[in-house]
Amino acid sequence: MCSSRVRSVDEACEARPEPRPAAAPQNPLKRLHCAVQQYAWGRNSEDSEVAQLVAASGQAVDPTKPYAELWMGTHPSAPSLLADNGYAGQPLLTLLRDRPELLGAALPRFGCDLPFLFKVLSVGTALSIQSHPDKALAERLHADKPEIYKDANHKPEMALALTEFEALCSFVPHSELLESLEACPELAQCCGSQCVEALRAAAAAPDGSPQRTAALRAAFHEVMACPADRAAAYVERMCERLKADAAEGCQLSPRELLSLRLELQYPGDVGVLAAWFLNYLRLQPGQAVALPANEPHAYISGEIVEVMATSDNVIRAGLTPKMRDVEALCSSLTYDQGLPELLTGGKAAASPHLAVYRPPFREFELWRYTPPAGTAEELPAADGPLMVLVQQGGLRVRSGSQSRNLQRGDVYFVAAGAALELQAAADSRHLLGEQGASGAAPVGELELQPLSGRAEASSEASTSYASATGRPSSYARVHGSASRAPARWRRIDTVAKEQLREVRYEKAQGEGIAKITINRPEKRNAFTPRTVMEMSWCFADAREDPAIGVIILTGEGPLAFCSGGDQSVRGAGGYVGADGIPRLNVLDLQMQIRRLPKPVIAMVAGYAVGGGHILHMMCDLTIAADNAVFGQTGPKVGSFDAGYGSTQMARLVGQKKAREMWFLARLYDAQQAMDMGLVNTVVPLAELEPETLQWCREILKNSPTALRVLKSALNAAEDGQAGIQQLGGDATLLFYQSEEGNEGRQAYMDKRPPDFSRFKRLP
Ligand SMILES: CC(C)(COP(=O)(O)OP(=O)(O)OC[C@H]1O[C@@H](n2cnc3c(N)ncnc32)[C@H](O)[C@@H]1OP(=O)(O)O)[C@@H](O)C(=O)NCCC(=O)NCCSC(=O)c1cc(O)c2ccccc2c1O
Repeated sequence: MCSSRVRSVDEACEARPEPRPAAAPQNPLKRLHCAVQQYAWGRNSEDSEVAQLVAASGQAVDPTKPYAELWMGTHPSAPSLLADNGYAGQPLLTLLRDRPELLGAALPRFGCDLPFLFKVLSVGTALSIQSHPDKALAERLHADKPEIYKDANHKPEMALALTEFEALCSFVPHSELLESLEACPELAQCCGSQCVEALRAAAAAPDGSPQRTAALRAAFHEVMACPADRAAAYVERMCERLKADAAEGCQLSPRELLSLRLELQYPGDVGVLAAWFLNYLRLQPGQAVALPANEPHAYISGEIVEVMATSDNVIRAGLTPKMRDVEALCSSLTYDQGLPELLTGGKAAASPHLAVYRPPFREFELWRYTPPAGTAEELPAADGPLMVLVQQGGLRVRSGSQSRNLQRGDVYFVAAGAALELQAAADSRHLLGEQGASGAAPVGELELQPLSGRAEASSEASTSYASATGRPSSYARVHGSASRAPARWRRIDTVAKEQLREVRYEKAQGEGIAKITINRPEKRNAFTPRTVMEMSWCFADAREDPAIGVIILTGEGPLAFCSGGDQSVRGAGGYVGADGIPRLNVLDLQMQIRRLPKPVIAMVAGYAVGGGHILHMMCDLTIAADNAVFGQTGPKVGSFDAGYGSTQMARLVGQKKAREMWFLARLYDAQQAMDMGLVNTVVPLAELEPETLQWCREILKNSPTALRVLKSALNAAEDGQAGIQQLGGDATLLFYQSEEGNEGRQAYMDKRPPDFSRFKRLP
C-alpha cells in the first residue's frame, strides 16, 4: 500500500479520538486497471511477478513478451484507468480533477494529482546505470530536451525487495574503491594513472572532503566518457582475465562474477567497468532501499515494488542501448561514498501486521500489511490518498457503505480520509505459507532479515575506533576502514616441488594474504607427519613471498580447526608416516610459526583440541567462530606437550587456568576461551572469514617492519636467548639497511679504515 506523506499511519492512529476535520468520503474505493510496460529487460511471463499479477487480475498475458513494470498511478506515459461504473475507462487523473477533495491534505501540498507513482518491477536483465535529477535539474533538462526528459519533476524513489534483489547503489567507500583498482587493473587503466594517483592521494583526506569528491568525480567521468572502442577493449581484457583465472580454479569474487554477467548482457559496455564504482547490494525480501536524487544506481535482478514521485525522468549513462547523457549524469551526482541505509519496515502503532517504510522524501511512504488468516481490524484513515495492491491472499475491505473482496492482482485507489475495516480471508493460508493471508498489502510474507555478507560486497562493517569526542577522530578518518569483502583465492597445488594432498594452500589475488587450510575434515583435521610437512612448506613459501604480509591458518569445514595428532598413526616415539619413521614434527612447525616474521592468524571454526589447540595458541591472533571449542585432550589419550603447549598456555591464560586446562582436559566454548584470553574475538560462523579478512587487511595497511620487530619483541620477552636472537636479527636487518652499517662493509671492500665520524651518538 502506498500512501502520500501527509500524516503518517502512526500520527493518524494517535489522532483517532480527535474529531475529523472533513467528513469521510463517499465511495472511497476505486478499482483500477493498470498499465504494463514490456521493456526488453523484463522477465518472461512465467517468471515475472508483474505478469502473474496481471494474470491474477484477469487480464490476458502474452507468453512471447517480456514483462517489466506494472504502473499504478497517474503518470501520462501509462495512466491507470478506473474500472468502476461512472468513470469506467477514464484515467484516475480525470476523477481527481473532478473531485480534488479525494486527495485530502495532499492537495494543497502537491497539487491536484497523485504525488507518487507506484510500480512492481520484474527485473530479468540489468537496467541502465542511471540517476534521477533533483527538481531544479529536472526543470532544466525538461526545458532543454523535452523529448527525453518528459516532465519537470524530480524522482526520488524507494525499492522494496519481494525476492532477493540485486542492485548497484551509490559510490563504494573510498577504501573499497582503492582495493578495486588493485583487483581490477583494467579499471585502473581505464581511469588513467593521473586519476588513480589522485584517488590514492585522497585516501588521506576525510570522507566527503573536496579532495575526495574531486578525485572520485574525475575518475568516474574518465570511465563513463571513455570512447566506446577503448571501453570495449578494457571490458574484453578484464573478462578474458577473469575467465582464465576461473579456468585455473581461482574463486572469483561476487563482484567479478557480476562483471562477467553484465558483460554477457551488455557486451563491451563501459557500464561493466563503471559498476565497480558502485556498492553491490543483495537485498533480502522485506528490505528496502531509498534512492534520493542524484545518486547513481542500476537494478540488476529480482522482483521489487517501487514507489517514486510522479516522474519518469532518468539520466542514463551505461548498460543501456538507449541514449546516454554522460555529462548530465556525471555533473549532477553527489559523489557521496558509503553504503546506503537499508530500511526494514518499522512496526506501525495502528496494527502489529503493518510495517511502514518511511524514506527521507515528502511524497510517499510504503505500508506492508501481512495479517494472519482471519485477522479483522481497522486501519485509521490517512489524510492523503492510498494506492493498494494485493500481492498475495485475499481480503475483505469495508469503508463507509462500500465493501469489496480484494484478490491477488487487484489495485485500488483509496480516497484520503477513508478508514478501512479489513478482514483477511480465512482460506488464503495456502497462498502465504505459514504467515497466512495477506491483505491490502504490496507484498507477501513479512520476513525481515538483516543484510549479511555486504550484500556481499555490500555488508561492509567498518572498522571501529574509539573516540574521545563522540565524533570520528582524525585517526579514524585517516586510517578508515578495511573491507570484509570476500577474497579471490588462487589455489597453489604444488609447493617445494611437492603436490599438496592434506593441506590446501591459497593466496588472495591482489592482496598480501595467504591461507593454509588443513584439509582432512573426515578426521576433524587431525594431522599426520605428512600434513605437518605440507603446512611447513606452505609457511616457508609464505615467508619467502615478499607479496605476502599475513597468513591465515585454518581447518576445512565448520566442524574443526584441528583435532591434534592423528591417533591412528601414532606409534612408539611419535606419529608415523609413509617412511615408517616416528616423528613429533609438529614441534618444529610450532617454532616455525613462532619465528615467522609476519603475523599468523588462526581462523577457528569447530574443535581446536589437543595438538590443534597448541597450533592456534602459537598463532599471533585467533579469530573464533561462535561454534568453536577449545581444550587439551592429551592426558585422556596418553599425551602431553610440555613445551609451548604448556608454557605458552600459562602466559595466555595464567598458571591456575593452564593447570585446570591440562589437568582436567575439559573443553571450553568460544566465549569461555575469549574470557580466558585465548582468542581475540568471537563472531558468528558465517562471519568468520569476512572478519578474518578484515583483520588481515587492517594489518596489511600497517608498517611491515613495525609488525616484524613487534612480533620479535613480544616473543623475546618469553623465549629467552632464542627470543633475543630473533629480535637481535631484526636489529641487524635494519642496521644493514643504514648508511652507518654500509660504511663498515664498504670500507672493508675498499681496504680502508671505516669512517664512522659522521654518524651521531644520540643520547
Ligand atoms: C575432536 C573431537 C572432540 C570431535 O568429536 P566429534 O564427535 O565431533 O567427532 P568424532 O569423534 O566422531 O570424529 C570424527 C572422525 O574423526 C576421527 N578423529 C577425530 N580426531 C582424531 C584424531 N585426533 N586422531 C584420529 N582420528 C580422529 C574420529 O575417530 C572419527 O572417525 P571415524 O572413522 O570414527 O568416524 C573428537 O574427535 C576427539 O576428541 N578427537 C581426539 C582428540 C585428541 O585426543 N587428539 C590428540 C591429542 S594428542 C596431540 O594432538 C599431540 C600431537 C603431537 O604431535 C604432539 C607432539 C608432541 C607432544 C605432544 C603432542 C600431542 O599431544
